[in-house]
Amino acid sequence: MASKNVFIAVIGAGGVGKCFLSQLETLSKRLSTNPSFPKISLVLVSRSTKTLYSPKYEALAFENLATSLASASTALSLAEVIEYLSAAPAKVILVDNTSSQDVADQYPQVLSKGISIVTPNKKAFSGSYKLWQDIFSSAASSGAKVYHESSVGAGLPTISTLKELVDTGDEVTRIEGVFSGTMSFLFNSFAPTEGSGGKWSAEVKKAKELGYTEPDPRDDLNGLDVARKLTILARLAGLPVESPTSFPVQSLIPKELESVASGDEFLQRLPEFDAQMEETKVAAEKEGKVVRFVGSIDMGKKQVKVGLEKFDRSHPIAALKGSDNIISFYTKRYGSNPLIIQGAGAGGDVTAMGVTGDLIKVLERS
Ligand SMILES: NC(=O)C1=CN([C@@H]2O[C@H](COP(=O)(O)OP(=O)(O)OC[C@H]3O[C@@H](n4cnc5c(N)ncnc54)[C@H](OP(=O)(O)O)[C@@H]3O)[C@@H](O)[C@H]2O)C=CC1
Ligand SMILES: N[C@@H](CC=O)C(=O)O
Ligand code: NA
Repeated sequence: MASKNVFIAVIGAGGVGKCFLSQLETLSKRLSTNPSFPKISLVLVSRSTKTLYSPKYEALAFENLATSLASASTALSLAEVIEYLSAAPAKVILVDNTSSQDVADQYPQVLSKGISIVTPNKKAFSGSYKLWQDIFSSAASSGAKVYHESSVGAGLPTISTLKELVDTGDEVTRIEGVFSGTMSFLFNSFAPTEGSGGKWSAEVKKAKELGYTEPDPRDDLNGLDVARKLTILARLAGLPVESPTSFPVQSLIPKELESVASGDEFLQRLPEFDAQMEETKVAAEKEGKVVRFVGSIDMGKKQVKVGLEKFDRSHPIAALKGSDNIISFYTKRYGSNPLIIQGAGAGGDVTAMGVTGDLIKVLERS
């Protein structure tokens, strides 16, 4: 195949975005010698307040990209970015590495212009059911592709596995497990199966420093991040869940901190409430168990739920390590032994891997 050109635009250069750009640099070198792939050119990188882009669609250099972005004097609005990409003289793939709802809301418009999207951002796929339908109908009419593997289980092959189960005619009956890298890390270190564990607030701070949490860690602790992931999986499995707030979700935010103004203030005040989580942990210990934050989808009962549960210390969920997720798919084909996916469910590199893998899928189909 003759080498065509495909332009790549990257919105968001934080924890995941930076790792993605580094993987993109390696990929671009590797693909430059492979004639079955198009030539890829990075033409735009943006953060919330800065945009580095090439008005004439010439490839940006990967060397010193972070410095060039930091010193960029331009900040294109989202509408201007879309206009720029729509006018490109070749196919475009937009990589959304933000957690922005505003960016997610534009996906139907972006896709309708033939621009493909790859993203770890959960907001588009777990927003209103109408947005979900608009995204996939826009992609179907324009032929643009949309992939979001890292929106559930980071780089773990969660979405691709579920899609393949469904597309090959299997029937999913139940999905359950640990869906949050942050919650997994927190409970594995705060309430370990052996030893006493750290203070809740100190572990939350560590999870943020390790890049596991959402930009605002309250989005993890209020259960909404897990609810978003279950909404995505339920919809893919055939349950048209209206929104991540349309089923029971347990929040771990202390009542007294529900209305604090910022994530930073929340983290600063969280140590005042360590005793509350300690109580929950001790109650489980009295039964010889540990607490973990889990979720489940029961397709038959059309029920989704998210919250704390107690587990025997020998249970696979209790024995997880680090930021590991464990996701069990119960299906007609697999019977009573579920198909299980387990491994790191958060972190820049493993999340970026899912995004880069999606990008490769789009390139293979370009
Ligand atoms: N971290 C993880 O382990 C995982 C993350 N994800 C998802 O990946 C995405 C990115 O997460 P992460 O990298 O950790 O988050 P960060 O907060 O580290 O980075 C977010 C980036 O997006 C930029 N940004 C935010 N809003 C806009 C906007 N409107 N226009 C342009 N840029 C914007 C920020 O700009 P600025 O730098 O100026 O603040 C920042 O560069 C999220 O959707 C998250 O849910 C998914 C799985 C795992
Ligand atoms: N904050 C999320 C990041 C991945 O989706 C998590 O901890 O799982
Ligand atoms: Na995944």
